[in-house]
Amino acid sequence: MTEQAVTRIQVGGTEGSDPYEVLVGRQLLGELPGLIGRAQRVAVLHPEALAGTGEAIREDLAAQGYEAIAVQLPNAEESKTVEVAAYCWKALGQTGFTRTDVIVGVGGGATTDVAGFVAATWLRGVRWIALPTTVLGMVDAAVGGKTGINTAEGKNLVGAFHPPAGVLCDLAALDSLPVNDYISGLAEVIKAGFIADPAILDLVEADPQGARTPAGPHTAELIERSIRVKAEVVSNDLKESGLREILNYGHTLAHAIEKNERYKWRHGAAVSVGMVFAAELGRLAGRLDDATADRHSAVLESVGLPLTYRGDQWPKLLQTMKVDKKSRGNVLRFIVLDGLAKPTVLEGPDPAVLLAAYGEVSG
Ligand SMILES: NC(=O)c1ccc[n+]([C@@H]2O[C@H](COP(=O)([O-])OP(=O)(O)OC[C@H]3O[C@@H](n4cnc5c(N)ncnc54)[C@H](O)[C@@H]3O)[C@@H](O)[C@H]2O)c1
Ligand SMILES: O=C(O)C(=O)C[C@@H](O)[C@H](O)[C@H](O)COP(=O)(O)O
Ligand SMILES: [Zn+2]
Repeated sequence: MTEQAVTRIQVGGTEGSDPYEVLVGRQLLGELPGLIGRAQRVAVLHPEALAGTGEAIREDLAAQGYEAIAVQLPNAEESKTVEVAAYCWKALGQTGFTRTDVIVGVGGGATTDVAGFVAATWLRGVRWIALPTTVLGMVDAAVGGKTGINTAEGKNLVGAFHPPAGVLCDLAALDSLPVNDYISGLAEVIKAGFIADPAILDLVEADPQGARTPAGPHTAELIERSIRVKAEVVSNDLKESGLREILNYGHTLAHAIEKNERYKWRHGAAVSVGMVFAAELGRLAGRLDDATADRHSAVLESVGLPLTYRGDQWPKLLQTMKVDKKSRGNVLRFIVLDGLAKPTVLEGPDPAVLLAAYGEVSG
């Protein structure tokens, strides 16, 4: 029997944080005890959709002598609330969770964002491990230590930088992912292509149908390349004092759309529209060439991601964008491209230019 290949990508070790590894492969659960280490108690946080997986992991850990509990969260964005975080804190308190105990977040980006946030806040910080089960979780959310929840005012407005102790990306998990959720994750893959690694765009453009399925010929390469982009950035700027902002490409408008849709749109779908907007903004600001700007719509559409949003919503979206985390006082700031893989910041664009860029999105 041939041994399955496992790719190991190093992250961090800067700004006082411990370095950790992102593993990509199959059948990675055997790595979990090594990451859990000397903890006595383990809480496995999982979404409703992965109740069976969460319970199986709990049973496995219990059989190895850990006091393991499974904590079920709502699916998707409904889990990113202070009420759900409080429910988790209660479960930890009732289990007698101490500073040497460990949280395992198994699920998509929403689940790992909450699991990381609960880990960051419980006893002012306990260790946690991410087991991402979506494309988006593997290539983006589980890596880099941004954890958080939403508030009524907007997306991810409360959170902490709290890197995981390790990330296990088991590609087999993607087989059960609904196709819309799979495609949503491709938005962050394509984002990594535009901001840093154009080979990603070449791979998607060469076979858009293959990119839409876990059985595609380049699935592992697309995921690994995207993780390397994220790992490189967060290893150099964990707390977003500068460089890390490039990972927010397309997100200023995306987060406003998500709030406007009461979080019923998937994050990746909103990021897709947000990147079309950011590309047009870059073009109108005289930074980005036409060919690269047009490439955005073409590649995003080729995998089935949306390009447009409702024209009449602009005033509300603009209002929401003012509390984007990249804003400074009254100055709105956007990530745009100076060219392919040349991300930069555009500060305080003229409101007329913003509206004109939104014209590309609203048709
Ligand atoms: N922290 C970060 O750096 C970061 C980066 C990017 C995105 N995010 C966040 O990630 C979230 C989006 O994550 P997502 O796209 O993974 O969506 P998600 O976590 O909402 O998951 C989508 C749906 O798929 C289900 N699911 C997850 N894995 C499954 C599987 N293997 N099989 C079947 N169903 C499965 C979930 O229960 C949910 O219903 C957003 O909240 C976004 O803000 C965070
Ligand atoms: O890791 C980052 O930094 C990112 O910006 C990655 C984004 O894809 C992600 O959606 C992140 O959660 C957005 O962060 P926020 O600070 O704008 O809430
Ligand atoms: Zn994102």
